[in-house]
Formats: sequence, C-alpha cells, structure tokens
Amino acid sequence: MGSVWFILQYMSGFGNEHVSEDPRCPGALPEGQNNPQVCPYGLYAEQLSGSAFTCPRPTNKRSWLYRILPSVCHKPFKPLEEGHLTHNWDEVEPDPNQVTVPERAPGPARRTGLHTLCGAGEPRGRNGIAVHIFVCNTSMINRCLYNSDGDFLIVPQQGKLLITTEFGKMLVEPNEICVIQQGMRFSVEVFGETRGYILEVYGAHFELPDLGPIGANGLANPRDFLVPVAWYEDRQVPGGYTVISKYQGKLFAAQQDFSPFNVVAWHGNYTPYKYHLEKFMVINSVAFDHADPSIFTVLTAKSTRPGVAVADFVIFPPRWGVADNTFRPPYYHRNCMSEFMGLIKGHYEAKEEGFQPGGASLHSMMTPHGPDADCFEKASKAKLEPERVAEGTMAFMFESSLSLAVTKWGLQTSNQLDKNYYKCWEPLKSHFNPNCK
Ligand SMILES: O=C(O)Cc1cc(O)ccc1O
Ligand SMILES: [Fe+2]
Repeated sequence: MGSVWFILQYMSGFGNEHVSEDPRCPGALPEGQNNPQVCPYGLYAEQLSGSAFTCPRPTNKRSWLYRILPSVCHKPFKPLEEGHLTHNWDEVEPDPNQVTVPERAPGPARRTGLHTLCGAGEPRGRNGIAVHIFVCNTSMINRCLYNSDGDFLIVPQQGKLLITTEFGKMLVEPNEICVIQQGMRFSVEVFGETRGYILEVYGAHFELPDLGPIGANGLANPRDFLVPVAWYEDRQVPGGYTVISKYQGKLFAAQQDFSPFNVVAWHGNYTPYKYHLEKFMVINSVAFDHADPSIFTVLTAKSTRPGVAVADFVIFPPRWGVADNTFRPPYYHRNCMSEFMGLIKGHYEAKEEGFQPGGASLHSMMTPHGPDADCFEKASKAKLEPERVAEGTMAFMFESSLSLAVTKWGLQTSNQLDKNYYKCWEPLKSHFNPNCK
C-alpha cells in the first residue's frame, strides 16, 4: 500500500559518507557488505555511480540504494517534446552585447518546464554548461526526471519546491539552493506560481572551493549542506508512472507501473543536497580596495585547468562595507570569463534600476561592464562609513570559463524589454582634469 507518511529531516555535511534507513524498515541496510545474496526485507541492491569506478578517493562518488524494484523495470524510452530546452548553441548568431532578461520572462501556456537561456559545450563530450529558467505552477504527478547529461544546481526565486528524490525529500525555498546530481531521479511539488534558475554542468560535479590562506573555516562551511533521509513509497501506478530522462540534450519518457521512490535504505557519498545562502560566512576587504568576487564562491565545478572553473556559483550576500578610501561597488571590468547574473530578492548594488528579482543579465567574455552612471556618481561621493551592503538582497552569478551562446528563446525573451540596457552607462561623463589631482 502507498503511504503519505514523511518527515522532513536532513543529515549534515558536504560530500560525506551517509547512511540512511526509512524508520519503517529498521535494519534495511545490509551489514558489512553491499551485495548480500538476499537483501534484508527482500530489497534489491542497486549502485548509482557518480564518478568513474577508478577515480581517486577524493573524487570517487557512488551510493548504494536498497529498493523494492530495481530502476531497470521500465518500458523503452520514447522521445518527448522538449519545448524550450535546448543545447543547440547555434540557433542565433553570436552577439557580444550585454544582455538583460526581464523578471517575467514569458512562459508557455501550460507554464511548466525548462527554458534554456544560454550555454556552451556538449553533453556528449562531457564538458559544458547550460543556464535554464524554470517556470511552473503545476506539480509533477506520477512523473519524475533525471538528468543523464550532468548536474542541476537549482536556485528557486519564487515559490517553494518540495522535491522527492530517490534519497528522500527536501523542501527548498527561495534563498536556498539545491543540487541534484547526474542520474538522480526527482519529482517536484509546487504550491502556486514557482520560478527560478538552473545551472546545468556536464561532466563535473560541484565542490567547495579551496580556502587557501583563508584557512580551515569560512565561505560555505561543509556542515551547512543538508542531505535528505531515506523515504520510500510502495505505490503501484496502474495508469503508468513516467520516468523522463534528459539524455544528450533531449528528453525521453519511459513508462513503469510503480513509483521510483521505492528506496527503503541507502548509503554512500553521492546524494542530492541543499544549502541555505544565509549560512555563507562572508569574507571581504576590511582595509581598502574591492576584492574580486571569487571571494563569494559557494560552489565550484572545476575544469581540468588548475584554478579555472567550468562554472562557479557565486553570491552577493548582505554584509558590511567598511573599506576606506575605496570605490566600494563592483569596479568596471572586462573578464576572460562569462558572467551570468540573477537576483533572488532585493536590489543589486551595481544597478540603480533595471535589474529586478527574477531577472537576469549576461556579460559575455571580454564585454565591458560595471556600475551604471547613477551608482558611479553616488559611490564616488559617498561618505565612507561602515554600512550594510545589500541588506535584504541576494544576487548571484554563474561564472564560466566557457564562452556562452544565447538561445533563440533567450534572445526573444531579452528583446522584450531591454534593448536599452547599454543606456545605463551612457550618462557616464569624463571627470578628467589634467590640472587637478
Ligand atoms: O559584474 C558584476 O556585477 C559581478 C562582479 C562583482 C564584483 O564585485 C566584482 C566583479 C564582478 O564581475
Ligand atoms: Fe562582472
């Protein structure tokens, strides 16, 4: 029989080896081995590998799932309509201009699904990223999704997500993020209009950044990452349960007769997890000058080049600004990385207007950007007292070493409102006076 029993409980720690049993079946985890001839309670053992079997220990990831039926019990996959999900980066001609995306990007009539804004690289080559906007007001009923191509870092901006995974349930609210890694099945329940951002990374998992001279503590601390506890349902679905796979950039659906959330116990270090952005321990300049935003990195997906990320997830959280004799907002710059920015709530410090919660901007590789004219004038004259910066705000950046292409949907969406973004810098005037230092 099915059961609606669950409690929202989490285990803490980033990348830990966890063990978890649904309390309705104590002793469901085999003792001392992964594959007994017969598993407790007549369960099937199934390994989910998140790294090559042979990866060195620090990057070796796998979990063992003990389930009522193995995942292999499904009918063949058939192609499914993709909507605005794509990994075709040649839909529109390259364009280096600064792009903003309005906060109310038009959704389709059903208002559900993933809309790809930009990206680069290729799931088959296992190197690349995609940035999607999700919009939905309908829960996934008897449907789940897994991503064969890579990991999803999900940033809800409006509405809570109750995410059921093979590892248990997680409630993820705006100002929290979660990561659902490659292959993990999940289904999302929503409670009204819901939207947010997704960073998809092919071929690398997210890690905590190294701390270098910061020392052993700081930024996102490992203990603040939360992992769900085992929860199962033994639910037959005679009408058919649909398992959707995102595979090589396309969607495919397979039918099965039962809920895939039938994992009674699991152990391992390859799990979904969530993190509350308020827990971030901010480090910044306490003397003078503006530190680079890498100081705000929450998670990084490393490339094979030392120090270079496929993608970093960076936040701009509330903090004190105390630097003396300093232009405190972000400096003007041109970057060899691509900068995609979003706003969960509040008001971004470098833009007086035009960047609303739910909106986005893309500053492409080497395209100049920085504070708008109002921000520059104000910050150049401001009395430099200690002040709270970004109070009530949470902006974030997906920063990538890849050169991102905008999709057709992204271009149409951005064109709706803001052909005029460049005008925010037009009023910047020369203050140069060779006779006055
Ligand atoms: O462009 C942006 O707004 C992001 C950003 C912020 C900052 O403080 C320094 C550099 C940078 O790219
Ligand atoms: Fe920038």
